Amino acid sequence: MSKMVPLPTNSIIPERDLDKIPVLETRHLGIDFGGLTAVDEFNLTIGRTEIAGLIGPNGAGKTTVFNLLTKVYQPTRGTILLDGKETSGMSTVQVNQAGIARTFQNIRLFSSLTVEENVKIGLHNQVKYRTVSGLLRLPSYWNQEKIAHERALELLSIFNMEDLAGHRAGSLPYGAQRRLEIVRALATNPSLLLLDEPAAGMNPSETAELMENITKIRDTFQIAIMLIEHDMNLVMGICEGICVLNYGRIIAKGTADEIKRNPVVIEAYLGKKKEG
Ligand SMILES: Nc1ncnc2c1ncn2[C@@H]1O[C@H](COP(=O)(O)OP(=O)(O)OP(=O)(O)O)[C@@H](O)[C@H]1O
Repeated sequence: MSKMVPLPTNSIIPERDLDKIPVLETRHLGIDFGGLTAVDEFNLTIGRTEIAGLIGPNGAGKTTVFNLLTKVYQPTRGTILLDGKETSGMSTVQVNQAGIARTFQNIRLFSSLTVEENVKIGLHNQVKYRTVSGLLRLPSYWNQEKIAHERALELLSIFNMEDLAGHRAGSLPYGAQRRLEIVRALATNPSLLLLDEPAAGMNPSETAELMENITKIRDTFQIAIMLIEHDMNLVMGICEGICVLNYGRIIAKGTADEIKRNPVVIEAYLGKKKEG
């Protein structure tokens, strides 16, 4: 067993967010699968415009945390507060409407639909068609449709993808599909965007561009972003607060500099040094 370094009690929320209600707060969050405790005592606070990182070795419980936050899994214990309000009892759809959007480790697009249609699926919880006006194709329907079209193009322009609006999503190169997933998640107008390994499969120049774009998204939309990522250059380069999980428990929280120097983190990643 390694010697535990006491967790810092100070907050890692950026100073500019300290006077606002945190976008997310989890208290004693945990989940068991049968006899396996996948996540335990997960306590984390994320500021309204923070870019936060969740890192840890394979199987540490990172995706399970995202599944808990988005209600794919119901927690065994603990609470989740979104904008100061508990999300217990909410479904995945309700939690999305309340402000949490996510992307997945494996791309989940509607590959036979166009790029624009994929974004419009995200917009659907924003632009509400009345069933009757939609069925009868009344003027109000076309008005909503025009708004959705313009908004979809505006969102695609974040990644300079407007020209691809009519292309089939499945025909896009891999990196573009990952970007489209982010756009679709953004279309649901989240206050917290969860990105599960956004740089997976990207080449170094795509990753560098992604880093710029994640920061741009935060600046433009003034939202919080939490990302799971194995690419340490990306994590250390753009995350303000970093939380490290190991065997389902937080072993460290801090800034990039603090995390890089933390012996417990180094050991979790690099393995225990030989005694003597
Ligand atoms: N639905 C489930 N049923 C049983 N066990 C599960 C379930 N979901 C996750 N687990 C277990 O919980 C643990 C954490 O898995 P998780 O996928 O969250 O890890 P991770 O940190 O995201 O890993 P990676 O970096 O490899 O994606 C693993 O032991 C996994 O097998």
